[in-house]
Amino acid sequence: MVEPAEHFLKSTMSSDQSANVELIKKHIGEYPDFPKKGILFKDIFTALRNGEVCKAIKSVLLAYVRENCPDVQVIVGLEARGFLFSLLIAAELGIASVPIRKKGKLPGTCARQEYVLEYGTDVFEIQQGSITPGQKVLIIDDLLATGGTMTAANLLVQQIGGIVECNLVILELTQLGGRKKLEASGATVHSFIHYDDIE
Ligand SMILES: O=P(O)(O)OC[C@H]1O[C@H](OP(=O)(O)OP(=O)(O)O)[C@H](O)[C@@H]1O
Ligand SMILES: Nc1ncnc2[nH]cnc12
Repeated sequence: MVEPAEHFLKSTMSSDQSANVELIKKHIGEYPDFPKKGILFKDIFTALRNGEVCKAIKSVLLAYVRENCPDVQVIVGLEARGFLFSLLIAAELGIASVPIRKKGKLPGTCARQEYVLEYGTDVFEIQQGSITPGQKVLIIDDLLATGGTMTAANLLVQQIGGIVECNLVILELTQLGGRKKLEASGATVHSFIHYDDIE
């Protein structure tokens, strides 16, 4: 079963934005046993094949950021799907866009953080100097599952002096506990669509 995140629907979402979320939800792809047996992979790229969905995603993200985190100065996008949305928001708001990438992909001196996700382990990096100490940051990705990825991103931003104001994802797999993990470390996270039936 798929439902828009209720807290967002009830408190801040207009009927236009509810319709946008419904449209996005209908177009998310599902791939069983990818990338490993037992994983039901939720694919945002499938949804992006539809131009109306692209517009809907842009609209809901911007409406949310404008209303809930109007003071952010840097949008940090997480490799790979977070990149699709970080520049979209940054360009519209006229603020900085900074990547966090898998190890070995970014030039210059980087801060580094290992993490565990639903189907493996990885290492994230951020470039030293990409955020000015004290800047307010929004971290964006396509999906929250175990929260390993987003937690590592929070640690990296903090390591180089950024202040994480907000974590934003389009999809959340609630059974995997990512929200609890993030909230336990004092972070807040917002999602637009949550799936409650994925073990
Ligand atoms: O909450 P978690 O359990 O940490 O998982 C969430 C992460 O998993 C996926 O990325 P993936 O690591 O597959 O990387 P990719 O986008 O580079 O393919 C997804 O895009 C999130 O970044
Ligand atoms: N089930 C899933 N679908 C898409 N991305 C993911 N990242 C971690 N788990 C995932």
